[in-house]
Amino acid sequence: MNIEIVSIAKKEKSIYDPLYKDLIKMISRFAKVTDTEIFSKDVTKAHTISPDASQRAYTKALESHINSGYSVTLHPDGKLIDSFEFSKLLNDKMSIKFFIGGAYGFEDEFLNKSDSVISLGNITMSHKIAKAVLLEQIYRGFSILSNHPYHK
Ligand SMILES: C[S@@+](CC[C@H](N)C(=O)[O-])C[C@H]1O[C@@H](n2cnc3c(N)ncnc32)[C@H](O)[C@@H]1O
Repeated sequence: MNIEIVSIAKKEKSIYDPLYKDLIKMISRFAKVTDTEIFSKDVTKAHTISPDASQRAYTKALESHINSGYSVTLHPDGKLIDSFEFSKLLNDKMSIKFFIGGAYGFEDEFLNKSDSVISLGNITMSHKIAKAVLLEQIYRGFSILSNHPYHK
């Protein structure tokens, strides 16, 4: 199975990189994870204009990625799901893409194109923390599906 995480994020070193690396390695027995970070010139410019312009620029930057495979967009106001429901998203799929937004979140147009829009909890996290939580839930989800004791 192939999993791609596509984020609106600058390609720069982060203190979370070792955590991402460890979690991606743990997941590798179940699926190959690709971590794609996008921060186009349009996004940089839009951030100086307005939140709406920024959301539109995120849609433009991400829309070529949403056209193939099952798409799950992470959104604080999305459907609140527990780890068991999350594991079901991973079941019986060849490929799945997870989308993480930038500072201004997603516009409805992008959310409407997503197969699922989920919330990881009633708090707003930075995109970097959201990616760490997402990776841990992916590993937990596969552990649930395979009755691995990681999920007790
Ligand atoms: C700083 S947040 C954006 C906050 C923005 N005000 C909004 O309402 O979406 C950046 C990204 O992290 C992800 N994120 C943050 N908190 C989340 C949560 N509780 N559930 C799901 N995704 C979350 C989303 O993909 C979001 O677009």
